[in-house]
Amino acid sequence: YVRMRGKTLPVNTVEEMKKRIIVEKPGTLTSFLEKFNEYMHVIAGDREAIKRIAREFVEDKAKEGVIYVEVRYSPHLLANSGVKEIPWNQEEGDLSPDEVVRLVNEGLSEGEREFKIKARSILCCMRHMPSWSKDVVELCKKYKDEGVVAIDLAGDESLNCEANPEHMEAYEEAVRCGIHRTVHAGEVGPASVVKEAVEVLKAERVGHGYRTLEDDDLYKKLLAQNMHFETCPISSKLTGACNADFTTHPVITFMKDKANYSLNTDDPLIFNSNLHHDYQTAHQHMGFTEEEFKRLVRSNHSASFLPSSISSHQSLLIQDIYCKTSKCKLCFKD
Ligand SMILES: O=c1[nH]cnc2c1ncn2[C@@H]1O[C@H](CO)[C@@H](O)[C@H]1O
Repeated sequence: YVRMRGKTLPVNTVEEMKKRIIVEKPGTLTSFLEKFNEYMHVIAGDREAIKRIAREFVEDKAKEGVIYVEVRYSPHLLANSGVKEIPWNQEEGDLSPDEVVRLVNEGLSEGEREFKIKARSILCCMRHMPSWSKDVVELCKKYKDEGVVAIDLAGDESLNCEANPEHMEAYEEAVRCGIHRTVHAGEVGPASVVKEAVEVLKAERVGHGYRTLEDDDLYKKLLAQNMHFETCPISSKLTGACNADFTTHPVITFMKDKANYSLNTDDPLIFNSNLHHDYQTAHQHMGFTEEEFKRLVRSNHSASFLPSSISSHQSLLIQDIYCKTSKCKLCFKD
């Protein structure tokens, strides 16, 4: 397949590829993000692959027991035309970011029908590519009723800390048009990035947000505001965002303070992980009780970016293993 597309990979088997991609030991956010260079040039620009990955993503989540998921990606990083600076050294082709979004929407919808769960998407602006952000918010507007629920700002916070004016303009437009907003902030960057995300970009959720805890005033304010933190325990260990010792993890503080947060995977491929692993880690190493999991399920439900009329009935981010082991009464799955 790789050869058929005129692309090359440095290996010949899936196993060898996994070895190159999977992060096993704690590293840095930058080294994690560099893993995308290993394979994105093969997928980007390939209509069939993009749609298939979206569909199979829903399959994987359904198998994990998830019944509602919000998945995020950068449409520009999968395109090879209509992008200023075509990514991954691709030759120019004819797949635009707009068509990428349509393909992902189709793949997710097929997956929804086939696997009987709900999947929505969040489109990412990239910190190092401010010139893409206007397109991203326009795509969020265009596909608002076809599965796209929010805008995000992703990328390497350790290199690009302060939001560029173009990101700010995109987020202003999102506010104006009623597009939901989340921002990766305080993962490896300081608490000031979180403050900017909330106060300037008007984020309704914070991606990761661990380093919020370094600014006590900000943390108290966000607790009072019921700000949602999208935490990712396994990711935070392997990107070096948090200490590898889970018993001192910021999520434990969120739990003790009854903060509004969720447990998420971030990148199951590169971390060779899944949601079970994050929940299990919380249970085994962070002292999570059944009560706390139940509280999480309820708060995740209202933090979802679905319209409230839908979210109050059908959207529970909940995990099978947890339901089975605890006979969870909250699980609406039929
Ligand atoms: O944990 C993260 N922090 C910052 N950026 C990330 C993280 N995970 C992924 N991406 C970036 O967001 C894009 C969409 O997933 C990816 O292409 C990657 O560059």
